[in-house]
Amino acid sequence: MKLPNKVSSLMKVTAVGSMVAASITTTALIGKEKTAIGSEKVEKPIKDEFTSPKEKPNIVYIVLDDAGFSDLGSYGSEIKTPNMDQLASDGLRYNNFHANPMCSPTRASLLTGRNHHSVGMGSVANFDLGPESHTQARIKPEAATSAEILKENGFSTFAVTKWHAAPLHEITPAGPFDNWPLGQGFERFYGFLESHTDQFAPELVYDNHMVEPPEKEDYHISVDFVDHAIQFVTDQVSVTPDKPFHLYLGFGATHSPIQVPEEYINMYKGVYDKGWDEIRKERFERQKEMGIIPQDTEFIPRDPEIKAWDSLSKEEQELYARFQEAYAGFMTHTDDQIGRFISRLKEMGELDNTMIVLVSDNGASRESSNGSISFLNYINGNPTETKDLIAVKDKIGGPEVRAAYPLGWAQVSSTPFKNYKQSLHNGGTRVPLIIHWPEGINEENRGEIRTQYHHVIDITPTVLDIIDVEVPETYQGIKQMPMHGTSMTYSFENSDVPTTRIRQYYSIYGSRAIVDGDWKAVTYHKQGEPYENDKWELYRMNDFTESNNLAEKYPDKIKELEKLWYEEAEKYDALPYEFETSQVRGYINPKAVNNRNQFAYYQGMEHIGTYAAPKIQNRSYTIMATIDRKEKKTDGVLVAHGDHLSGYTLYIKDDKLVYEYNLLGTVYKMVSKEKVPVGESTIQFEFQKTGNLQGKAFLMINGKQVGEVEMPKTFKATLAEEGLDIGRDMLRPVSPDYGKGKDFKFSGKINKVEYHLMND
Ligand SMILES: O=[N+]([O-])c1ccc(OS(=O)(=O)O)cc1
Repeated sequence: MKLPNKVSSLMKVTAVGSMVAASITTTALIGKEKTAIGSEKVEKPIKDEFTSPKEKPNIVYIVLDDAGFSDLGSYGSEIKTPNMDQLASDGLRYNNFHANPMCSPTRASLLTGRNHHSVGMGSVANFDLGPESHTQARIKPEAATSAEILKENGFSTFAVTKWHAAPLHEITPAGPFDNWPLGQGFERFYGFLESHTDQFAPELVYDNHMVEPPEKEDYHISVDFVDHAIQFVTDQVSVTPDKPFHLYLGFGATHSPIQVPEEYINMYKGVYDKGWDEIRKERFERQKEMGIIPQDTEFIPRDPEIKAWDSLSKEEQELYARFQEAYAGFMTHTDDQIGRFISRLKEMGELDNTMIVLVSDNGASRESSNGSISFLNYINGNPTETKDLIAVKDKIGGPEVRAAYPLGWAQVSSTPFKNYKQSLHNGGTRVPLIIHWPEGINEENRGEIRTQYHHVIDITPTVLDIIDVEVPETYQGIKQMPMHGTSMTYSFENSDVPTTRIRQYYSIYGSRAIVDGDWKAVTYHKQGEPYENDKWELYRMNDFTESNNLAEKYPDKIKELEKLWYEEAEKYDALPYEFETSQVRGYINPKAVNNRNQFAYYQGMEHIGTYAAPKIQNRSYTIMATIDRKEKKTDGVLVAHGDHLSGYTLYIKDDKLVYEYNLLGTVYKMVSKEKVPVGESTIQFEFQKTGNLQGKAFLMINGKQVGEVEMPKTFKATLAEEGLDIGRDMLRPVSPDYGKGKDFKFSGKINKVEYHLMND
């Protein structure tokens, strides 16, 4: 690639292994040192350690989660994001950049430069449909990641991020670890592995082991992430200053749970009282003024699923305004953290020589429809009623609930586009992209907007182009698939050069789309509906808001594009395209650690992710613990899965055995009629299924029944966000009644906790 300034002259290094030679030729020789190797003296050049520049720029990916196109100030928002806006004004902003419509597929494409089905990430990492499927919840070894390729080329590699690119049933303290960040080319990792986590009490992983969040009154994961990113970069720059680094910094923000320190929510008090209709119009006008959308863009009507703001009661308006105050505060808080990271790079003199790619992983989320206080409402198809939301209004944004904003605000985030995450209209895929690289982007181009159509598979090929590295033909002995993306570097200098990306297929949850030159065909598949009902729409690429459906006018074009979609889908392993989440949600890969009916866990085992725990849903089962209570005051948790919003726990308190099952607020509880004896005993919880998702539960001590409870409704899908603990209940307690001590750790001996699951 042709670069505007001094960096280009330093970047003539190609392919693995040539770094050493390159560093000798480009390094000032200020002296010679005699080094003894065996009996011979060898001359070794000495670098000027303070002045020799790196041969290659640092590469930083900053990924926002579920942020819509209009959510940053530099894309038209009223939300304050001064640090990201500064990156935009000192760099480039793209207005026709597309992600995949969901998280894991975007992350897989970002890291590999390949299409997501090809690398095995057909859907989110929640779904592992086995090695024959395009939906394996992992990145295949035939697609080395940017971290793997850059590491081979002399970069240090770190990830401080949400990962969501390993099967969730692999989130256990015993791995398997191949699909965790350290198995995918990152030398250091700090983050979480699922789709989201509590921002105040996250399930954290450091390298390859679970860790507990630091005990700090004002702990927040985004702050912790940037503290670690700063730590990793500081260590690297201090110790190996001539080595470039590749950092993947991906926030949990602004995915739900929307949780942020109160002062950030307060910053937006009153700002959203005017409602989603007005705010969407304001963002649209601002976008036109700043030129991020064309002057002739059509303003699309309100989504018919969303109520007019003026038709809402005062109480509803106050409720929904609070959601957006919290969302905006969450974004500003994230921006502050990004600012801290940028300042640190600047202080260390690393900012100019760092290429920062800032992107959102998909469009705005519609997953909570009416607003919710737990993602499990969505997963279990159980929307939260407005009255229940109003009851907790002042807690929205705080630690006690796990808020997700309602559709009205998602449409604001999507401004000016139609639809949301999981859809293939622009609202699902067209996301902010900022590229900041002072040494690589000419001063006269800075702050400009780029309109060329590009896709997330193009980022890693752009990086390889910049550092002049070829895609390896084999990686660790495995033949590599070619990159599917193409370099975007040509667009750095030119706003009016036509795009080099002509074609791109999309496919998620049965929805399909294809871009081909000037055309886009798209069909939205509503989950559960027959596929014959899916209607293809046809748009010109310059129809910014996809307002003018030309399907009827050009029936042949639609047929041609549908055929092309099949060809591309075949080429990139995206067939079959049919995908019903309700059918695959219960599937467990036969190789998964929890694809068993018998489990025996021992005291001291670390925390297990919720998707790797025994699947007790809709079946009979027993949990049996053999324990030893030394004395009457021996108490604590025997087993707990979940948190304060949902899950179950079995514990001993005040000499009694207690069981609680919390179904998103509906609690079934048993306290044993008899005391648990001092000394050894066998504790048993038994659930007898009596019908679909219902049953009767019993408590037993040494074979004697000591409690029973009817459980007329139980979880269908995921039963808890937080995972499973033996002998304690870490992070958020399932029961508010433990009453004492961190984790309510069992003070006696647990020989083992066994699960026996039935196939009824
Ligand atoms: O349906 N799911 O299981 C699901 C949906 C969305 C989702 O969100 S994402 O941001 O991680 O894509 C995670 C899981």
